[in-house]
Amino acid sequence: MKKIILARLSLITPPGSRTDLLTSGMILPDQVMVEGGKVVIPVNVPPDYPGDLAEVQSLIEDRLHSLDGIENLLVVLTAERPAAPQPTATEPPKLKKRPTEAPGRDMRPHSAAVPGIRTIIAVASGKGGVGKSTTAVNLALALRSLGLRVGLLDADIYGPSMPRLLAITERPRIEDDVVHPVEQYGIKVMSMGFLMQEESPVIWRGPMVVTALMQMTREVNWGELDVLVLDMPPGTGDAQLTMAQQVPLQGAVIVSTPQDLALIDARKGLKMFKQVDVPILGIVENMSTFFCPHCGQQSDIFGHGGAEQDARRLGVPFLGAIPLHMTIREMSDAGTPVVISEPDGIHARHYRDIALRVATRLFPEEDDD
Ligand SMILES: Nc1ncnc2c1ncn2[C@@H]1O[C@H](COP(=O)(O)OP(=O)(O)OP(=O)(O)O)[C@@H](O)[C@H]1O
Repeated sequence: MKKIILARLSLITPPGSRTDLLTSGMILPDQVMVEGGKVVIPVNVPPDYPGDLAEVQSLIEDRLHSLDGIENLLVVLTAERPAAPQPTATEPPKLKKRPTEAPGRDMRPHSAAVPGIRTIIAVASGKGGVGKSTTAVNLALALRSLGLRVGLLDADIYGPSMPRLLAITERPRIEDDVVHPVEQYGIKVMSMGFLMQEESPVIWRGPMVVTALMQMTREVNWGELDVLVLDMPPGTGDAQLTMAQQVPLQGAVIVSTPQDLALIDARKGLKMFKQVDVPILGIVENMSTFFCPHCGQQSDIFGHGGAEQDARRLGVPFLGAIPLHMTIREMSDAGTPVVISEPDGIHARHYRDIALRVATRLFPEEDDD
């Protein structure tokens, strides 16, 4: 499918350009994401591009429209903004300390830090449905409850869930071409879901950076953050690999269920981050044990402990286990994640323990404070 899409794109020479979209580098094959029927095409428009950006977008849409198998096509126009004034070195840093350099960070090509954001971490899973988004949202809120300034970026292009999990009905504010994230429960939130809705296509047309995700990371006015939590799309395909390469990640949290199959998938996730030299902060075992809502009895339906053993075998930290509990799902569905709705409950405590382990790894020298 991707080959056919690329072949069609190579037939498009946009007005004002002498070569086609691929030859000119406006579309980089590696950045084209195809998953199931969903296709995302980032178009890197040169800053001096003389033509009409909307025209480029419709040329692509027209050319791909008739292809069987495309259910959802997203053409993301991205253009390098003329260098925005960066905070000068003399500006007083608001942060007490910089985090320690994580191993290998400097080896990665796109490790340029995002001004104002101390650390960016990815929450990822080898496969869908293991509770990655539930973990990401509760982890972000638990990090916040530890006193950190937290942002949450829902980068799950295929199934953005943060607006629902956090009961956000508001849209991000756009002022002077700058997007301001939505604030909810004390954290700043951006979601692909906000941008994909019909009524705000303006965000995609404005001057943007290299990819949609880079735009969401760098072009959004996050203010000062200690941690930006990135909820990655599930899986370990090209899309995830590109994201892991493009964003300056300090580390990754892998979410897995205890089932063997999920663990095999989790291993793929670990491998992917190692491949791009992103340190693994640890594994969270989700849905580890089942608590019956009626009798309160605990049962290890999926064989609890698999992730912990796996983590040990693979030499990566084990961050903690979250039980399969009706309350966690119900609270998520209600838009009030359990860390918010039952802050003194056992589940919130589990998430806070995990958050503490993550924070300790991200800011080791602040333990002394
Ligand atoms: N520990 C848990 N206890 C009970 N229900 C849970 C738990 N973790 C997640 N769930 C529920 O499982 C379902 C899937 O969770 P979630 O959407 O977080 O998974 P995901 O891995 O992000 O999925 P996707 O791959 O579709 O993005 C949701 O209904 C969620 O409420």
